[in-house]
Amino acid sequence: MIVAEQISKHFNGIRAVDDISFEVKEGETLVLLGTSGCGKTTTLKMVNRLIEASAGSISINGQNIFEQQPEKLRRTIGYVSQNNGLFPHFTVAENIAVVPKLLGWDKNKILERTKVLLQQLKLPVETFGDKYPDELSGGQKQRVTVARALISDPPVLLMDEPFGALDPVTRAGIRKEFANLPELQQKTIMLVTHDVQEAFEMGDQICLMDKGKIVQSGSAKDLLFRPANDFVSSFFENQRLYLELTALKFSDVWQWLPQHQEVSDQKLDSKTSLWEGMEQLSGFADKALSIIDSPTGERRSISQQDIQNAFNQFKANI
Ligand SMILES: Nc1ncnc2c1ncn2[C@@H]1O[C@H](COP(=O)(O)OP(=O)(O)OP(=O)(O)O)[C@@H](O)[C@H]1O
Repeated sequence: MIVAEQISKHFNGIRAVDDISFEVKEGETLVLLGTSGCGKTTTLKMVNRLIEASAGSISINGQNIFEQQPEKLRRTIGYVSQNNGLFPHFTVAENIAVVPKLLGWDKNKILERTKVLLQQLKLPVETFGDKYPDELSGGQKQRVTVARALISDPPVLLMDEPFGALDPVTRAGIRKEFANLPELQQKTIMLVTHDVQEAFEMGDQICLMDKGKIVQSGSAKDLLFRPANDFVSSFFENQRLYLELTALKFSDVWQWLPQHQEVSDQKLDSKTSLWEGMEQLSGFADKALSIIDSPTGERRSISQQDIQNAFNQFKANI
């Protein structure tokens, strides 16, 4: 668990980060979201002390980070930087082995762990282990950077625009893979992005920042449906409908789904987003979809029109 209380960073009188507080629970992902220059990277780098805070306190799992040696602290925190930071003259395997070597692991242990991680990241060590960063695509380089950050199994992972350099299609694909990566499931993660979709897909908690402050912190649904002020609502205006339909699950609108019980061939869990339901039904005005509520086993059979009606009812009842 990461707890930051009233942290600030001033650069020559400029308040890059201005008295912010946040908490990331164990196993959760907190996303710092906001436009360029609002203080996201500075905030992230204060957590592993690549930047020293001007004021405030930060603890990780109850330990004050300012009482630890920065180098030692950083060995317990995985870090994926904006520009991958791979050593160009090291192979993939050598790049991944940097931290374990510092930690004094034996060769076999490093190799075994490298194999497991690269396999999970779809870069089999037999094919990719001896390649140099120059021989990899942008997406492959980012995967190696993630493998390097995860090799020593740190409880905390900091990621700064990890997919920033990739084209939108590769980016969306890699993001989905990462979200399902077994290695990431138990980690406490902080992720910086200016991409709203990315923030909503990956964040349990999203901190929307502006001019060094956190304007609002909460779930995607909180930010969309209970904005703290005009800045928050206007931030999402361009893609609002898409974001709302992806943020809302069938379980959120269950009470407004008609109680038809017919069984359709196509079944979805109630934790699926309305958007995915719409996609499955797109182009089939008469088709129905069965939605199953996993905790209760209840079932609803719905059409595209039913989804729209339930969405409108939800909005009318906020
Ligand atoms: N080393 C530094 N010296 C002086 N000013 C800095 C330094 N690092 C950052 N800043 C300033 O602090 C502010 C916040 O920068 P920061 O990099 O944290 O923003 P950001 O939200 O991560 O932006 P981006 O999305 O462009 O990376 C900016 O105004 C920036 O110019």
